[in-house]
Amino acid sequence: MRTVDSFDFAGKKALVRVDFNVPLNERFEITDDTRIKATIPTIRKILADGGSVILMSHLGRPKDGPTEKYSLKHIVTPLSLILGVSVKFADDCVGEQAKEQAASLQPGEVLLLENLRFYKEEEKGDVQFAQKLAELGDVWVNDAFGTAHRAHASTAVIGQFFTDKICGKVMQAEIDNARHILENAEKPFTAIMGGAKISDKILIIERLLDKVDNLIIGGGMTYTFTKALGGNIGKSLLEADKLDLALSILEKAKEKGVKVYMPLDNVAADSFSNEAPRATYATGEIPDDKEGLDIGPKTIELFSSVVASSKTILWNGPMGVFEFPNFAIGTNAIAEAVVKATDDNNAFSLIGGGDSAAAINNAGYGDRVSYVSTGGGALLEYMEGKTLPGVAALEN
Ligand SMILES: Nc1ncnc2c1ncn2[C@@H]1O[C@H](COP(=O)(O)OP(=O)(O)OP(=O)(O)O)[C@@H](O)[C@H]1O
Ligand SMILES: O=C(O)[C@H](O)COP(=O)(O)O
Repeated sequence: MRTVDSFDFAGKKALVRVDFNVPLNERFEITDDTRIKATIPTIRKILADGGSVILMSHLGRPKDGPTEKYSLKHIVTPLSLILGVSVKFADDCVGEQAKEQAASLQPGEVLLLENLRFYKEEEKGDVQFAQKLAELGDVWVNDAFGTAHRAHASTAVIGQFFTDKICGKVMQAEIDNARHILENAEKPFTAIMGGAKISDKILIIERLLDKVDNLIIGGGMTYTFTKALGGNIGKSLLEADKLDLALSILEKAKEKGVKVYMPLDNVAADSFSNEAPRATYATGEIPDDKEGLDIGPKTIELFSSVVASSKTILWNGPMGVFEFPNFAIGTNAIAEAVVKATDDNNAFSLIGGGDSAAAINNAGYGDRVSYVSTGGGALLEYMEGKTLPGVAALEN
C-alpha cells in the first residue's frame, strides 16, 4: 500500500476520509478527541508538502438527512485549535458549492465537508455519490481506520475513481499494531475482555484463544459466565441466550491451555446509577435485588498481578460502568496495572474499543500505553481475521 510518507502532495488537493465520529455532549462539545488528534500527522504531512486537504467524515447515525446534532460544524473550531490552522467548512459534502470551495482551496488550506451520512447514498455505497465526492480531490487518502469495516461510498467505493490511493498514518499505525499483536506477540500474552456483551466479542475471543496465555473476563459480560456456572448474579446484565456459548468458551480455553481469570468479587448496587448504595459481594453471591456494576478489590488484585507478569496485553472493554465515577474504580485500576506493566515489564499494550479508549484517556493514561486504537468495531473485525473494505480499497 502507498503511504502518506512516500507520496509528494505538492500542489495536490488531497481528499482525506477520516473518522471524526467522536462523542459530543448536549452542548455539542467533544468529550473525547482521540480520533481527531490521531489524524493530525497525516494532515500536517500533506500541508507541509504544499498540498491542500479536504476532510470528509461521518458523525453518528443520522437517519433523516441534515440534523444539527450530527453536523460536523461542531468539529471545526476544536480541529482548528488542535491543528493550528483555520479550517474552512462546506455545509454540504457534494454539490456546486462544495465543488467551488474545494476548487478554490490554496496549498496549506484545509476544508471540512459536512456529514457524509446526511446522504443515504453514503451508507449504501452508491457509485454516483462516490464519484461526486471523488471530483473534489486529486488523490484519495483513507485514514478512517475506525470506519474501515464499512463498505461505504467514501470508505471503499470511491477508490475506483483514483489512480493515487494512499494509506493514511492512522490506518497504517492501526494495521501495524494489530498485526504485531496477532503475529509477533511476546509471551505471556494476556487479553483483557470487558464491556457489556459477550455477543459483540465472541468471534474475537474465540480467535484469541489460539494466541493468548491468559484470558481475563470482566465488565458486564462476566455475569453471563457466572450464571452459566450456576452462580447468583441478581439483576446484573445477562445474555440469557448466551449461557451455552459462555460455557463453550470456557471449555475451549481449557482444551487450548489458556488460563481464564474471572472476577472473585463484584461491586453491586441497588440500581443503575452512580449514587445508588453499593456493596461488595463474592462472585456468584449477588443478592436478587442488586446489580453488579464493577469488579471488586480482590479481583483488582488478581487481574493486576496477571497483567504485571505479561509481555503483551490486549485490552478491549471496560471492567465496569466506568461512566459512573463510583463504578470506574476497577477500570481505572486495570488501566494503572496496564501502564505499570508497560513501564516496568516492557510489555506491549494495545487498548481497543471506543469506550476502552475513553476510559484510558479519562484515567489520564492515554499516552502511557503502547497504543490506543481509534477503532471499535473495525479493530474487532480486523482481529477476527476479516478483510476490511476500507483497507481492501487501498490495496486494489
Ligand atoms: N457491569 C456492567 N453492567 C452494565 N454495563 C456495563 C458493565 N460493565 C461495563 N458496562 C458497559 O459496557 C460499555 C462498554 O462496552 P463495549 O463493549 O461497547 O466497549 P468497547 O468495545 O470499549 O467500546 P465500543 O463498542 O464503543 O468500541 C460501557 O458503556 C459500560 O458502561
Ligand atoms: O465509531 C465507529 O465504530 C465508527 O465510526 C463506525 O461507525 P458506525 O458503527 O456508525 O458505522
